[in-house]
Amino acid sequence: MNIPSRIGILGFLQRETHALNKKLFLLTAVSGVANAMNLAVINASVDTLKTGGPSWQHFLWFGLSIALFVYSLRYVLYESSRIAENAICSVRVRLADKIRRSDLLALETIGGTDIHARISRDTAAIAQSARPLFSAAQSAVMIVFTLGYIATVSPVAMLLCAGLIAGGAAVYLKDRKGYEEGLKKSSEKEDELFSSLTGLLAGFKELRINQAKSDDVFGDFTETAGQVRDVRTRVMMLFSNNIVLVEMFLVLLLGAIVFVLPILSGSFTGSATKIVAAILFFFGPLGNVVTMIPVISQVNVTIGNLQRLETTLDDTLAKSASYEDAPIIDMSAFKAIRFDGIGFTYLDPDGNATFRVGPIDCTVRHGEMLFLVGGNGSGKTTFLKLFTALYQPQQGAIRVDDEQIGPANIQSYRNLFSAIFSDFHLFDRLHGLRDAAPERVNALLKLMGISHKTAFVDGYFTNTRLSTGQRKRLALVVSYLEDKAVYVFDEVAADQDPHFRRYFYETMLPELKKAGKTVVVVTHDDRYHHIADRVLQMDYGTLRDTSNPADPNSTNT
Ligand SMILES: Nc1ncnc2c1ncn2[C@@H]1O[C@H](COP(=O)(O)OP(=O)(O)OP(=O)(O)O)[C@@H](O)[C@H]1O
Repeated sequence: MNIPSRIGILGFLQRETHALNKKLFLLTAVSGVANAMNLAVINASVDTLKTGGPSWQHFLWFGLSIALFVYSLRYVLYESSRIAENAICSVRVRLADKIRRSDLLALETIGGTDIHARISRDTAAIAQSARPLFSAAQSAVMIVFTLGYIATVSPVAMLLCAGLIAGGAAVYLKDRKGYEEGLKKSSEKEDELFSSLTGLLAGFKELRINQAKSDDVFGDFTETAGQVRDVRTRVMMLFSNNIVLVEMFLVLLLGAIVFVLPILSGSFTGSATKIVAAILFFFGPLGNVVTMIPVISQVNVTIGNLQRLETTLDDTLAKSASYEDAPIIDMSAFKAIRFDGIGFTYLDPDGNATFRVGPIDCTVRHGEMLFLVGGNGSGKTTFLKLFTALYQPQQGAIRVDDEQIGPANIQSYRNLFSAIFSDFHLFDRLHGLRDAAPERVNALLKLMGISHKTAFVDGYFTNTRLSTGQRKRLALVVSYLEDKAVYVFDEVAADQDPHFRRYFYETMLPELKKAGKTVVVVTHDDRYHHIADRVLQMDYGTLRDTSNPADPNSTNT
């Protein structure tokens, strides 16, 4: 696996948008300088109060520095927000694209929680930090120039200020590793919390009717929430200590200016007010810089998380990357799909085998209707995922006629199928079927007996809040409309009433066969086995053809 190189927020924004330009950095500096100028002009004007008050030049400089400050700060804040929003839009779209092109097994391994957390929570955190980051950069410039101004009044005072600020920075840098480790841990714990919340919502029904279960799950949630609180509190206490230190430095600084400098520098006394005003003036901006420090640390962790997810996706895409633009070939006129010694093993996170399918040798001929039977957990769905090339076999080969399926033609192969898996998702639109005639869709809804529950209007199904059986019927409508060469149904009839079940087996499936479609159906309905051309049995990952009495134990079907 490639190890992602570490980049900070500026590197991230530049990589995603290529929009960090000289003007942005220049105006960040200008707004800092203009703010410092405001102070210098005000102090100079105060100086004139003893001798008749400020001149029109003072007023002109004051107007100029304010105008510069407003223009540059507005530009910097607008532009940094725009760049950050572009950056997260770009990263979200790119990740979603990589996810849709990724391997099913890789996605199952990463897990939905991780993906959701990265694409929603982490990207939002990056976007929120960009504007304050530039604001803090502007404040930093302002502090530097204010120090410059102090130097013109009293070099000794400037050295004192710079020394104390450098001391504050050193305290932060010393603890930086600790912050980032703490924030990384907190991010991991937040992922656990997110996952726990997902369980709470997904398992709501089970929890609502079982108090003990509900208390247990809630107990876990509370414990994880407490762990997040503890980890974050520890890190934030470190930050708070540093903020207190910096604030204390500033007060010490003011004390030093008033009590110590008059002793060190005899000519200083008259300038005390100016220096004290300058220090008070950068109290706020210094606060900006200090509070930005934890945000930067947090964003570094977040960017690291995003990079890790992207690297994992890139690793799974690397094998097929060079075939991305391979043309889609129409394979629908195939004669047979052959499994030659296909083997696939699920591994646990430590790399130990947990379940093995195969080796499987079998042939599915064009226009055949196959039923796939077997006990729970025997490997039927895994077989279908291999058959539809959602999983890539670790051994053996799939052949369409004589052509072996590999990265160059796998998408063409997948295009052969319309599949309804038991955990199918219903979209409320007919994606990929924009030209479907509404009359045909509505006629199919009627045929499936769900036209009283939903209709197809303006490209949308008016209602997808249906019963489990009705949802499957709607999935069948969509599948029909896809008009593919091979249909794969994983226990579609399981939740249907006897009437529809009979219709499914005795009318729909034979009609599909008559239309020249190849159909593979996972079923537990023994009484309809006669509909199938062949019945394949899955047993602990091995496949045999029960319609072949001559060789009942053969895996060669
Ligand atoms: N994503 C996965 N990661 C690891 N193991 C898995 C995964 N999916 C399934 N398994 C395991 O593979 C085995 C076969 O599962 P599969 O879903 O293929 O069985 P099935 O015959 O379809 O079962 P059922 O009739 O209950 O739907 C099971 O032991 C299951 O635990």
